[in-house]
Amino acid sequence: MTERLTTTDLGRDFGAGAGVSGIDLTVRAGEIHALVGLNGAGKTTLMRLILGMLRPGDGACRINGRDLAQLRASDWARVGHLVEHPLGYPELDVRTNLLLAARLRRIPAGTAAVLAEQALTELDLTRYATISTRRLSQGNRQRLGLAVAIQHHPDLIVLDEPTNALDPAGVILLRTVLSRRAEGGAGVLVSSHHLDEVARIAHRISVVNRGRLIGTLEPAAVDLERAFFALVHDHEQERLP
Ligand SMILES: Nc1ncnc2c1ncn2[C@@H]1O[C@H](COP(=O)(O)OP(=O)(O)OP(=O)(O)O)[C@@H](O)[C@H]1O
Repeated sequence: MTERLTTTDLGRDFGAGAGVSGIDLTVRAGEIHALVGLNGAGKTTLMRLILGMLRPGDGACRINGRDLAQLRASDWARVGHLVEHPLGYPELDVRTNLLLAARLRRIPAGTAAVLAEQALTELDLTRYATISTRRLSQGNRQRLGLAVAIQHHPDLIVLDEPTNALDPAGVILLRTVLSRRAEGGAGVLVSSHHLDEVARIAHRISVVNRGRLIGTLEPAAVDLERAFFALVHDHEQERLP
C-alpha cells in the first residue's frame, strides 16, 4: 500500500525534557491516522516537523517517498495542512482567499475557481463567499482554513485539532470531507483531544505522551478513554526511577 507519510526516528529536543523523539509513524493512502495525547504531549511539534515548519534534530521524514529536504514546490502543492492559525488574509473575502491559496499551488485559474466553489459547498461557506475574512466568526475562519487545506485534493492532509471552534454541524461536515478525501486516496493525519470523535473517523489511533509514540488504540474499542489513560499511566510509571 502507498505510504503518503513515513517518519523514522524523528525528533526535536527543546531541552528540559520538552520536544519529541524516536517517532516512527506512517500514514498510508486511504487512511485516516489520528494522534491523541494530553496537552503538551508533542502532537503539534510532530506535525510542524512533518511539514518542515521546524527543523528536526534527529531522524527522517518522507512525503510520498521523498525526503523532506528533497521536496519541490510541486510536491508541497500535493500537501494540505492546518496547523496553528487558519490561513486567510483578513482583508480579502473568503472566495478570494480560496482562489489565492489554489493559485499559490500553481493550479490554473479555471480549475482553481471550480475547486473553490466545491470547497465553499463542502464546508458550507457559500453564504460567506463575499464576506471579508476579518468579519468571519472564529468557527467560520476555521472552516475557511480547512477549506484551504483540502480544496486541492491533496495526497497528504495534516490537521492539528481541526474541530477547534467548529459547531456540531461543522464537525459532521469535516468528518464527511475527511472520509471522502481518504476514500479518494489521500492519507490524513489528524490530532484531536476528542476520543469519541476520533473513533468515528480514524482507521488508526496513535497515542503521544511526553514526546513519544507510546502505543495505539483500537478505534472500535468499547472504552477508549480507559484504554488511553491506561497507556499514559503505564508510560508514566515506566519513567519513574
Ligand atoms: N518552540 C518551542 N520551544 C520550546 N519548547 C517548545 C516549543 N514548541 C513546543 N514546545 C514544548 O514542547 C512540548 C510539546 O508541545 P506541543 O505543542 O507539541 O504539544 P501538543 O501535544 O500539541 O499540546 P496541546 O494538546 O496542548 O496542543 C511542550 O512541552 C511545549 O511546551
